[in-house]
Amino acid sequence: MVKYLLLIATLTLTACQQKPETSLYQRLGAETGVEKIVDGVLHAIEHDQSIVQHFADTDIPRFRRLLIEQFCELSGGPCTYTGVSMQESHTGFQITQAHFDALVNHLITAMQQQNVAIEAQNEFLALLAPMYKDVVYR
Ligand code: HEM
Repeated sequence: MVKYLLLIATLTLTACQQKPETSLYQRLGAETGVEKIVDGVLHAIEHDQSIVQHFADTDIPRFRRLLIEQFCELSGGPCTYTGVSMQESHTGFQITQAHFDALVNHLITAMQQQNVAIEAQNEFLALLAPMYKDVVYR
């Protein structure tokens, strides 16, 4: 009986090891990974003449902190987003689909630079996609 129980315990443990439940946050690289992804996006925005003008009056350290909070919370990390809604923060900026695509492309590049797996990249992009309607043509 003891042998039987030990066998079940071993099989269960082996099964757990084979299929780890890793959160999207972990797969983005957790705290350091999310920070590096956001820094990659900010760096790219700074060098992108098609969108940089939108951020002329933005408090960049605050924007960075809020993006980190938002990406962390969205991906299941231990953070709480403390910024305003996407609709409120983007209204009046005349953001077009081309601007949105540019920012998303910077995000993809930043995730690739951090060696985020393609499945995790797609999962994260799918979480951001519904924000399109709150950001563009507002
Ligand atoms: C899915 C795409 C996007 C996400 C997740 C996102 C996220 C955010 C967040 C979290 C904030 C801070 C909100 C706050 O101030 O409380 C913000 C602000 C801002 N976003 Fe976005 N954003 C997106 C797309 C864009 C695009 C495409 C542009 C323009 C090219 C843009 C321009 C801005 C600007 C200018 C601000 C700062 C507004 C201010 O200075 O008060 N965003 N965004």
